[in-house]
Amino acid sequence: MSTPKELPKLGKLKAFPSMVQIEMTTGLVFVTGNKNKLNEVQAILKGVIDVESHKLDLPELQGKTEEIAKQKSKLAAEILNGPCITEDTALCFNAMEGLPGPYIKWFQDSIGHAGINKMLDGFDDRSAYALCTFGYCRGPGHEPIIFEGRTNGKIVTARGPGTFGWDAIFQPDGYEETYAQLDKDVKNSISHRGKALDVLKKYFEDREHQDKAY
Ligand SMILES: O=c1[nH]c(=O)c2ncn([C@@H]3O[C@H](COP(=O)(O)OP(=O)(O)OP(=O)(O)O)[C@@H](O)[C@H]3O)c2[nH]1
Ligand SMILES: [Mg+2]
Repeated sequence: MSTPKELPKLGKLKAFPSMVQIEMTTGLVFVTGNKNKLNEVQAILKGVIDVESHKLDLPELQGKTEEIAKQKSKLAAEILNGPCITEDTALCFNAMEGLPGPYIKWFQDSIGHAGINKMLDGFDDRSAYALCTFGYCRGPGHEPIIFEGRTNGKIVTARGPGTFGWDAIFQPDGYEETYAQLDKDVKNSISHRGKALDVLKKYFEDREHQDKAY
């Protein structure tokens, strides 16, 4: 992996290989069955943290996004028998008190862009937010840590490539384009995923600094 400036020298690393140093040296394992997510996570963390992927379609609990994300990373860490991150994405409609939320995948797969748009036709409010929740679990028996990012916007008629989920029908606030029409770098700089990864990066940087203090 590329070496972040904060990393201790290799000699110190070898002598005191703390958990953070090991993870930062070998990279983070991201467990996901979704290639588009992986591409974005790798692009956003490029040059900061190396991300390896492990393709697993994990069963997901029903409940709040935070509970789903925690359970997902806990289960993944048990299966891998080691540290990893997982991610859960929700698309929440304000007119529907946050639904479909974490269940958007099933709506997207069954009724598609047009059907999702139709769901809001009976409401005046088409505002929505994309919510991304990463779960990081150090290994079996450890309590996962959660990192969240949210981007507000609205649901519109599909515009742009239909390559990633509901990107074509989500128009973030402050932009005339949908996520799908935006340049990838622009999407990553304002997206729910980019914001959640900012918090995750900060957590690892802080742990790295704390570690160096000992
Ligand atoms: O247009 C999009 N822009 C995004 O930025 C985005 N992020 C996720 N999604 C979709 O929303 C559902 C989440 O479900 P989800 O979090 O369970 O993901 P998943 O099952 O595909 O993968 P994973 O759970 O193995 O990581 C799935 O349909 C994803 O394709 C997105 N669609
Ligand atoms: Mg999933």
